[in-house]
Amino acid sequence: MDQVTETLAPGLPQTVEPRNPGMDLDMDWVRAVQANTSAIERRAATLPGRRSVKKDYQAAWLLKAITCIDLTTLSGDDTEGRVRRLCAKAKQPVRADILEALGVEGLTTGAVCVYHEMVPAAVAALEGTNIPVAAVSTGFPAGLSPYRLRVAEIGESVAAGAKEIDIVISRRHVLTGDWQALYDEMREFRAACGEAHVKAILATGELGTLRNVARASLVCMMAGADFIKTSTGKEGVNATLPVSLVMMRAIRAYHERTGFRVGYKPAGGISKAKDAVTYLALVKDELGNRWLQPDLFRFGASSLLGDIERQLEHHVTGAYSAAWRHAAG
Ligand SMILES: O=C[C@H](O)COP(=O)(O)O
Repeated sequence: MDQVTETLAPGLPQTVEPRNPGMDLDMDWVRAVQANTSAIERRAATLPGRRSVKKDYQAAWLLKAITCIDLTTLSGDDTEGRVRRLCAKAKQPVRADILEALGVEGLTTGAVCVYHEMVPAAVAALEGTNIPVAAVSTGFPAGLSPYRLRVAEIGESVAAGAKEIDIVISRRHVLTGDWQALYDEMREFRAACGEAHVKAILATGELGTLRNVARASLVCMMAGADFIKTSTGKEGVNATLPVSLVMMRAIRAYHERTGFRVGYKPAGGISKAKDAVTYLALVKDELGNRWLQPDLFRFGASSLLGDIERQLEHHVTGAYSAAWRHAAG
């Protein structure tokens, strides 16, 4: 197996990261955080067209992307039937003939992500697989329901079988600079998760500045977040490349300081295969190959899988469009 194929090989890593224990809130570190907005935006602007992916490796990147998808449905009209269909897709994300042509077996998405009420249906549909159920929680998406109910909601979803909990932070703590309140909230949310992994949704589109994004990222990691996630998918602006650069660099700084690897989850509006490849390439550049595994990287996405499946079909039939060749560099 050559290095690229090995890096991109689908499947779970041999070792799964231990949970992030967090650390005491270091206010000096939080206050010192900088984010040079124009430099970050300049760098982000170069990313989509810059990465050249050899044709032979395109399918490997796309298969890797699938293993990192939190396949999501978060709609008011969700039903158990829709969730069962979603879980069937998570178990077999790509048509059997395409997988056979690629010589791939056992491919699944990273997780299925649903509202609390849909957790039992998802757990039942995924029984016997290694695909975890993630539940959005704490009054998702705004996070403005009574505090004790937000904490209780986490416990309910864990009891129903969710192995991952995507909490939403209180944006006002960031906007008012109340880092202690954000830390305490995140700490309590994490404790309520028990053994379940916790992803902190920052709702970056509502945090005002990239500096706030950097500071909120650090505070949530200090309080024990196992993942930091950009968005609920319901904000006006969801995952972006500048925000991703800032969050990945915060993850890198936290790792350098503590030795713990925190995962990254861009979410909201990521629906094109070429965008998925851009994000994966950015993770590789900023954090390294270890983060290209589903225990440290996820896409929160409801419609990305469909486009990836179409591109894989083109790959196996040799029907590359001029647009795809152009987009892939
Ligand atoms: O966390 C996941 C997002 O809500 C999904 O957003 P999307 O529907 O724009 O892919």
